[in-house]
Amino acid sequence: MKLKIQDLTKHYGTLKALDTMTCSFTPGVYGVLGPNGAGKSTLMGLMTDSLKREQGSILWEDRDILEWGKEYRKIFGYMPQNPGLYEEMTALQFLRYMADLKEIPRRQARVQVDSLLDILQMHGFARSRIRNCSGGMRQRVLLAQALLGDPKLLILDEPTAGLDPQERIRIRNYIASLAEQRIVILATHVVPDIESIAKEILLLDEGRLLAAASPQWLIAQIAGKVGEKRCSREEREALQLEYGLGQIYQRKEGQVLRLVSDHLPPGFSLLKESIGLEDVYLYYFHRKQEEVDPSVTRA
Ligand SMILES: Nc1ncnc2c1ncn2[C@@H]1O[C@H](COP(=O)(O)OP(=O)(O)OP(=O)(O)O)[C@@H](O)[C@H]1O
Repeated sequence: MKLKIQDLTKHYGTLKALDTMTCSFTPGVYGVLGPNGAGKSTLMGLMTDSLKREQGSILWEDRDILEWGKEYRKIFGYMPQNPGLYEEMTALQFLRYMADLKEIPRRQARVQVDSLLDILQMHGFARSRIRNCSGGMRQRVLLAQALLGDPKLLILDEPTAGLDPQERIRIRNYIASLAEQRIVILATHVVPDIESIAKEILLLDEGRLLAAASPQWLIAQIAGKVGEKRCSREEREALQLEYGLGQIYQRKEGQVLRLVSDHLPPGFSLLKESIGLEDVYLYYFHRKQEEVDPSVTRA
């Protein structure tokens, strides 16, 4: 099972939303991480052929998805961000309708829908009209429709948006379990959604792929760049202005400021343990430095 993207580029007018992106995927969870406007949804739109491609190729099992044509639609499941849902349908009607569109035989569809209602705990609202469903319920309906047909490739755009913490953890664990035999590509700007489940993280900013590597590798590259210091509010604010967004933590000794930088200011003690993907995110997306150190961009 292999998906390969080569030199993928997309413009909206003069804006380059995706810039010669090249990467490949095998079974497992891939987290596409980047701030708002990074190009995550554009990438997903191109991978699902719901956006028109202008340059580059997307190969499923070494054959372009455009050549796979209709057959490709049976290979992937797509959970888009903010799609138009059929508001007057019930969740159950919607799933049956989507199963029909995917040409899943009726009996098989009934079994699959029942099982998804169980797994995603949707029985309580399956017969409610979608317009009356909460944000979290809608997300589950969307995830369920993406899973219909047991696709080998799952493309999920912000799957946990609008979910409460408990639902978020449950869905995250479920997604991790799905990835044993599938390629799951999950776009988010919520780091904890992917930190523990992704085998690889793709860091995307302004349409450019800054890095593609395992969370462990990315974390190892910023060792020596993360430090903490107890400081007054004034000092903290001045440092944040100078060094970009820093996080505040409550420690035994009081509030500390944590910074991620190639050149930490004096008085900061370097952290060796407890560095995480959130620090990686800050390093790439919230520093004041001009460029990311080139040695940390590729595994
Ligand atoms: N239909 C469109 N027309 C014009 N510009 C667009 C269109 N869709 C996206 N863009 C622009 O392309 C860039 C990438 O957008 P995209 O939605 O792919 O980013 P994203 O990483 O998914 O952002 P978010 O996290 O906010 O969903 C942004 O600058 C966005 O404003």
